[in-house]
Amino acid sequence: MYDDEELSAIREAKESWEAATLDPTLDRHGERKSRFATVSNREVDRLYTPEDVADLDYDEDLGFPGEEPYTRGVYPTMYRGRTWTMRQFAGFGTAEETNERFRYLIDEGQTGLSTAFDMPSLMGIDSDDKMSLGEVGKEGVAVDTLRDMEVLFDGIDLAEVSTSFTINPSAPVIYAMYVALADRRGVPREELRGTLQNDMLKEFIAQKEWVIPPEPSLDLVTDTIEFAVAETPKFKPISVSGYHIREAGSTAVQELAFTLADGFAYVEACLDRGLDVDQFAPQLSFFFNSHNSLFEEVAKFRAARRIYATVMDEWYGAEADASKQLKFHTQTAGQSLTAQQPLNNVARVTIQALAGVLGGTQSLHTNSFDEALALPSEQAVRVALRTQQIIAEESGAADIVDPLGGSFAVESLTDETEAEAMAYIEEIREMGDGSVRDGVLRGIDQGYFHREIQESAYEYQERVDDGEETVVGVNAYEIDEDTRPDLLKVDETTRERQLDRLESVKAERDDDAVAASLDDLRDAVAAGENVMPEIVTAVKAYATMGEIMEVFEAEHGAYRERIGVA
Ligand SMILES: C[C@H](C(=O)O)C(=O)SCCNC(=O)CCNC(=O)[C@H](O)C(C)(C)COP(=O)(O)OP(=O)(O)OC[C@H]1O[C@@H](n2cnc3c(N)ncnc32)[C@H](O)[C@@H]1OP(=O)(O)O
Repeated sequence: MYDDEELSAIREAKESWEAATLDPTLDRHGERKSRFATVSNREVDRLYTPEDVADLDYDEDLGFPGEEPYTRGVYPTMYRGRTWTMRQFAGFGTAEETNERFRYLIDEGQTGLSTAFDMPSLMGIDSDDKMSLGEVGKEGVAVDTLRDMEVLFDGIDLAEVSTSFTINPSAPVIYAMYVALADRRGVPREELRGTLQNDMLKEFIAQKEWVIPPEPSLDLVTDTIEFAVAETPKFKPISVSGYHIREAGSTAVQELAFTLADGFAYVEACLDRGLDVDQFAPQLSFFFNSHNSLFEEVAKFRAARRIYATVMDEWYGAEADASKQLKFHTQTAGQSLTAQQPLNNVARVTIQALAGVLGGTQSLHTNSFDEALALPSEQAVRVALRTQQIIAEESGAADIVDPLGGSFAVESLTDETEAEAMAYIEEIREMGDGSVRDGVLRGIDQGYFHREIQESAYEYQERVDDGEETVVGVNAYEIDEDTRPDLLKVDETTRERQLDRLESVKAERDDDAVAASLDDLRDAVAAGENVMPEIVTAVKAYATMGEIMEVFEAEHGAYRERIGVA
């Protein structure tokens, strides 16, 4: 953006500034540390100047919001047109309690819903399974059958509100239940809006919740995408997630690179299926973490959009604008919250949420300050939501599109992040047969991702232990405290109430219809057909989550990870 003459003038001026102004100050006072780095241990410079962005081409690298390469945002007006979706992740107990929390959040001004499921539902087992003991309704809502979904969305208009479902191995079943619920209520499938997390690759990489092995899992994800394209065009069948990769201890660059690699693996799986890129790509969505280093995070989000637009165009031949726009949800970093002095978390969350907004997120969850201690209390959830409302309506951050665009520091960090993430993606591609899909699957099999993340997590902890990384209230500014906030307690009768409902559903349903639907599903699985229509039929007959997931496990076997801990 500067010509050679201007750049050399700036270089000379900087040299004189260093000699005349900076050096005497350094001699007198020095600096607080010999090295300044982000939470990902990326060293940052004292000062950035046009020299650091000398290679930046405004048209090619930045452009305008709503235009390629979307570095400055996917919409031309961004939050001046509509603020991001405020989408607090919620769920606990039975469907009744979660329905009540959903309505509370809507009343408080939340603009989208986001469902947290309990561990049995996440793992595709029923509440009456002995493996579910102690877990029913604990970390999220318990869903065994369509009946639970009917209660969960009681009084909520499916055509009005967009709902996210954080669920992975058993995602096709929850998706089928949502479609079945819409059918029952007479809501056209085309009207359904929402997002299924359904990102199995990151499960094998980081979160480690799976049922069947990676390849058939990827096939199942592809089934849901194919079904969504045909049946629910406004619904996002996948939220390719870096959040859990980061929470497992990766750096910002690893989070970005592994997430995009997973995204490209799904693109390739859909292309292999014979789908047209411009048909399915607009329905893909992403999900990132937002951590403490404000500028690093903003750079990550901006680099994500630029890489995605370029790769979708150049590698996969995408033509439609919507196929090249990376749209993402952001959640503030749970891992950064401290149990010590929990109110300090409000400040952390504010900075992280601001990074998401300055980075152009489409949807945001702000963590509650008590989340290092328990599921969020109502008061803590309200403060978290109010934090978003304050950023949206008081801070002015929503009034200027890409306000950090053009900052020498942020542009330079964006470039660095992009280059390093692309190098990772190329490395992953080379690990396989030349496709990202194969590289990711081999990387999982060989423990590559696990090792990379583990190393970063270890290094971070070392820095905290050495005091190089300050964690306020933990390794600095500690206090003696014996007060604890009021924590949410999950009602101990949850399991009993859930088992009663499951038992009554089983007593009332037509067992022959259930058996027939499960047989049809088994046949579809064995024939390698898209299984979504059969799952929809099975959930309508009130087949349970566990009964349906067993069909897949019987066919493909349960996955066991081969890697160990170094
Ligand atoms: C950690 C935890 C765990 O594991 O336990 C988790 O994972 S929790 C994970 C929780 N995950 C989530 O909550 C995922 C949430 N994801 C999403 O909501 C989606 O996938 C998303 C990222 C694409 C965001 O979708 P969204 O509907 O909220 O937002 P959009 O940006 O699509 O906006 C909604 C509508 O408004 C329009 N719109 C928005 N802004 C503008 C603007 N400035 N000008 C014109 N139109 C605009 C859009 O085009 C769209 O319309 P139209 O619809 O007509 O196009």
